[in-house]
Parts: sequence; C-alpha cells; structure tokens
Amino acid sequence: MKIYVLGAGAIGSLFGGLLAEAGEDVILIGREPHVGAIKKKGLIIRGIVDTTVHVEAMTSVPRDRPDLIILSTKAYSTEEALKSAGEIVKGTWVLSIQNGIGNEERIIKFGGRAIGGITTNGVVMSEPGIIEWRGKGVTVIGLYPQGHDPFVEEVANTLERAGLETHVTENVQGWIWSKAIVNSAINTIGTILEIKNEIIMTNDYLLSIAMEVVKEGCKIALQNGIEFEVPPMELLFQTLEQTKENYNSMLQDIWRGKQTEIDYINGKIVEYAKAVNLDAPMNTLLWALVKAKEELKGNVWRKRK
Ligand SMILES: NC(=O)C1=CN([C@@H]2O[C@H](COP(=O)(O)OP(=O)(O)OC[C@H]3O[C@@H](n4cnc5c(N)ncnc54)[C@H](O)[C@@H]3O)[C@@H](O)[C@H]2O)C=CC1
Ligand SMILES: CC(C)(CO)C(=O)C(=O)O
Repeated sequence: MKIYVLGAGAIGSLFGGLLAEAGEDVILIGREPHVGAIKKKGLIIRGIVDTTVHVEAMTSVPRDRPDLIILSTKAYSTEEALKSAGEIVKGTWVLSIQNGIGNEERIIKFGGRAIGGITTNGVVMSEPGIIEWRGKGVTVIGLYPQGHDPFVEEVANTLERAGLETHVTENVQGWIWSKAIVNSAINTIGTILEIKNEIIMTNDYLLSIAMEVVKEGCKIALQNGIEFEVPPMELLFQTLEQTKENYNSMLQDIWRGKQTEIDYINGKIVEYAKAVNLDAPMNTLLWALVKAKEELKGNVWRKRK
C-alpha cells in the first residue's frame, strides 16, 4: 500500500516507520530537523521495539496520489497540512490518528474520504530522528462518522501486520468523542496542577471534578446525537488506571512552551454545547485556565517555587 504520513512527528513516525519496516511503500512528510535526521541515519525507534528503519522522508507533499494518507499533525495544524497537500487529498482515503474533535470534518472539507481513528499508543520524539515507543496501545478506526467500507478493513489489516493492534468500529465518531471527553478531564486537570494522571484518581477532590467534566461532556455529546460504544465514564477510570504514571501530553506541550490542543478538545465541546443551547461551565472554565497557562508560559506561578 502506498502511504503518506502527513505530519510525521512522534506518533506519525511510529506508524510510518513500522509500516515501512513491514514492507509498505511509505513516505514520511514532516519538518526539519526530524526529516534531515531520518535521511541521514534512518528513523530510530526505541522502547517497545529497538530498530532503525530506512524510510523515505521529505518536507513537502509529493504530487502523485497515494492509496492512503495518515494524518498525524497536532489538531491545530490539520487545516494547514491538508492545504499543503492540495489536490491529492481530493478523493483520497485519509486516516486521522489525532486527538481532538473536528479533524475528520476538515478532511471531508478538503475532499478527502475520512477514516476516523484513535490510538492509545504512547510515543515521544526524544530527538530529531529518534522516537521512543513508550506505551503499546490499541488503535480503533472506522469510516467517518459511522458505517463501514472494505478499505477500512484493509487498512486495519495493514496496521496489524505492522505490529499495531487495530480494531474496526462502525461508530468511530462515538469513539472519538469518548476519547475527547476523557482528555477534556484528565489533560486539563493534569495540566493546570502539573500532576501525573494517578493523582487525579487518588485525590477525591480531583476525581470528583473529573467525573463532573465527563458528565458535562456526555450530556453535550448525547444532545448532539453522538452515540457511545464505550461509556466515557468507564473509559475515564480505565485510562487513569492504565496511564497513571503519565504526565499527560497537554502538560508536556506546556512544559515545552508549545501550543496545546485545548481548542480541539474542551473548546470544541463548548462549541457543540452552544449548538444545542446547553451551558458548559466546567469545560469553559478548564479551557480558559489552560489558555491562560499557554499565554503565561510559566512566567508567573513558577516564580513562587
Ligand atoms: N504522541 C503520542 O503518543 C500520541 C499522540 N496522539 C495525537 O496525535 C497527534 C500528533 O501528536 P504527536 O505525534 O505527539 O505530535 P508531534 O508534534 O510530535 O508531531 C506532529 C508533527 O507534524 C509536523 N507538522 C505540522 N504541520 C505540518 C505540515 N503542514 N506538513 C508536515 N508536517 C507537519 C510537526 O512538525 C510535528 O513534527 C496529536 O493530535 C496527538 O494528540 C494521540 C495518541 C498518542
Ligand atoms: C490518555 C492520556 C490522557 C494519557 O496521558 C492522553 O491521551 C494524553 O496524554 O493526551
């Protein structure tokens, strides 16, 4: 299968690297200095596996059409990345493995055939050209927003052959919302307090806040006609248990002085609340606190230490 990974950073390089190692025809499309390092020494994958993959990498999108584009930028870069891909998106299958709400809508807006996806694999780019696969998780994909297509099965089988456990669902929109609702609670609380996920589970005050945020998100989702395969409250406890040692990715973005994906998690939940005339006080407050933290970039609260 001819695959372009558009936004080859941590998670995209893992998917693209494993697919290339499994014999698929892969091009990683990313940014310097990561692309340059891959060209020089290959993509080094450490952690769950220890391997070096010699895979094609470039900073611009080729003009010839692939069978599949795997979209793996941060949610705030989706629009720009799809624009940079231009005409080849039209009529092409595009699988998003991103977090957040709205990525698939933008794939469709650019004429792509959207496959939604969520993954619980955990990857960090330790330096350009080197990624650390720290958590072996599962990936769920499906024709977006619901339904089925034989090509989705083909993609799932291709990912499985590459060593990425993958399941197919006929309600991928429900999975995307479930994960976003869990992220809306864990990522925000963990980021604001700068704590590991475990503390959210063991501290009664924080757990009750997380549960209230999940309840608010569920109400908004259901009012928007979203149906869940896995109840977000169940997924909240499962995720806290499975990722208790994590400092969540949003907090890691803040620590690196990077923009977070808050607008595409809590921000989108607030947007969908307004669409059905519901209030979203918890999501609104957490969204504002993380946005403030993004702007303050550590120049206030850190001085108190
Ligand atoms: N890292 C992880 O373990 C997981 C990440 N995710 C989600 O996957 C998405 C990506 O996350 P990461 O890989 O961690 O982020 P990342 O920042 O490591 O990778 C994104 C890459 O896209 C590149 N990029 C941005 N715009 C581009 C463009 N127009 N053309 C080419 N490259 C472009 C950036 O330079 C960056 O290297 C996010 O939505 C994240 O929430 C989901 C599950 C796990
Ligand atoms: C599941 C969780 C919360 C793990 O930390 C995650 O998805 C993240 O960090 O973004």
